Amino acid sequence: HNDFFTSIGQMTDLLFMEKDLVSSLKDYIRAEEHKLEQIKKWADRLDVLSSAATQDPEGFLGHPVNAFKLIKRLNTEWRELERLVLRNMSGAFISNLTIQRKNFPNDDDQTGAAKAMMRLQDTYQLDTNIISTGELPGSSSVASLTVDDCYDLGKVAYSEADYYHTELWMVQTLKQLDQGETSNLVDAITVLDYLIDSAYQQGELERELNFTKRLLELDPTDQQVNWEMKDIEYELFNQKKVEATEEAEGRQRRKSRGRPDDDLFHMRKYEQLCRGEGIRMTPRRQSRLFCRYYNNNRHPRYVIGPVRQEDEWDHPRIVRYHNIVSDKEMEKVKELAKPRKISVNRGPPVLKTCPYKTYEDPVVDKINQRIEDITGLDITTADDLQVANYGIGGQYEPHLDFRQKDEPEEFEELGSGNRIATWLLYMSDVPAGGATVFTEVGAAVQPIKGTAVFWYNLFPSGEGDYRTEHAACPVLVGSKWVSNKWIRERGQEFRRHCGLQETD
Ligand SMILES: O=C(O)CCC(=O)C(=O)O
Ligand SMILES: [Fe+2]
Repeated sequence: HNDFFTSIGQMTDLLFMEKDLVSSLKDYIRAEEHKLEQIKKWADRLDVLSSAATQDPEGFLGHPVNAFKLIKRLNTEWRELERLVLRNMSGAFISNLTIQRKNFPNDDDQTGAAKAMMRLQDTYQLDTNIISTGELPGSSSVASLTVDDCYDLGKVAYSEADYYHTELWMVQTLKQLDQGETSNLVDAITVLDYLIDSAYQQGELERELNFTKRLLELDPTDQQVNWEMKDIEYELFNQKKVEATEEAEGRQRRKSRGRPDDDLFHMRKYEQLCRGEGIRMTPRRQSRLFCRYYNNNRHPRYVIGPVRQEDEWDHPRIVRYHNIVSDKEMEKVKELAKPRKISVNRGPPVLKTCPYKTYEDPVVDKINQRIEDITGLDITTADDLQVANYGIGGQYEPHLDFRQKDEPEEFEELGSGNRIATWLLYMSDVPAGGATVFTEVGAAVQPIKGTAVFWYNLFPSGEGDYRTEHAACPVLVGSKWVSNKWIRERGQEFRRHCGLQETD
């Protein structure tokens, strides 16, 4: 099973499958309606007949035709009717459903999708209400969550022992219930039970007390809740006493609030960058970044039509090339990649296609040639072109593209040398989220369709450059397509100096 939620390509298939199922369902409805129509006609006919007949039964049956018809009706016609009533019209629809069910997302997928939403909520610091009303930045369409949807999200968080998000989503559920939304799944009492427990689990006595008070308002006669409230009040009283003593003694109390793992400084920095709160370059440094026309030292293919090369960052040097690949070529690459999608271990879910070697498509050769012409590097030793499609919440956590010396096994396996450089082509625009961020230096590169970024992962000495640590931010709105080329050391012995120079 794949991770549906993080690949829009795969989700598109689901959408079309659902459309087919709806049309099959409508066929079934039509068949049932037709059947009922026939049954109704039969009943109406008999209704008229028998009400006339029972007014004067003897007179009616005195007519031999009537007598014959009654016998015939009872002996054969009712049997036919029985057959009609018993006829099952659902066969075609049910068998379609059974076939398609194999492609349906399962509980794990649903949990994964819920978790992806909560990850987005954290990374982009989105209010539950904003998510629920669906007014996301960068999105032109609005899709809202019902009270039941919010409750589902809360329950997923609860089952993951994530009480922080349980509380957020149960509060949202309660809010929508208070606003008069109806639910046939959940009531305020159940939601408050969840809230009380998640506050308790987080050690938030005051909030636990407030939720308990609300529960008591709903049913003031509930003795159990009454007792619990007294308990919490007592605990809270004790806690305050302890705090007061500690304060008097000048001790610092470490209050742990907020979601777990929040203290991971590294992840915080990554998420900040994703939100566009990156460390800004000084204007002086910024002014040294340029955009120029580039022909790779008068490379014959680029003298006539030089490409626009833009500096994205100085140290390490990251450049972006504009209009590298045409829309038509990119569509072709996506098409090639689509049926071969496999899940790879990129940390949190992201789909990556099989390497290209097997495809042998002229468009791939052309792209490879272009990478070679522009970078001046030998790409025959490079890894195959790889394609990834990140859907909602899809991300690639901070990593280095080169292999480190302290990973001896992987380091030994480097047949064509280490990954000297990375070429990353953006094959879609992303309305919100999805930036490539360089976590060590604070650079954030926005995906722009048809542009490619390039950087060296290794110093000319062959040493790894740790400033190149980077990540792909979770996609908030849209579908992000990229293809990358990891270029190897082998073959570059006499080339690097003609290509892009890492000057520092
Ligand atoms: O998708 C991105 O923005 C980053 C991809 C990446 O890090 C890679 O392919 O090495
Ligand atoms: Fe990478």
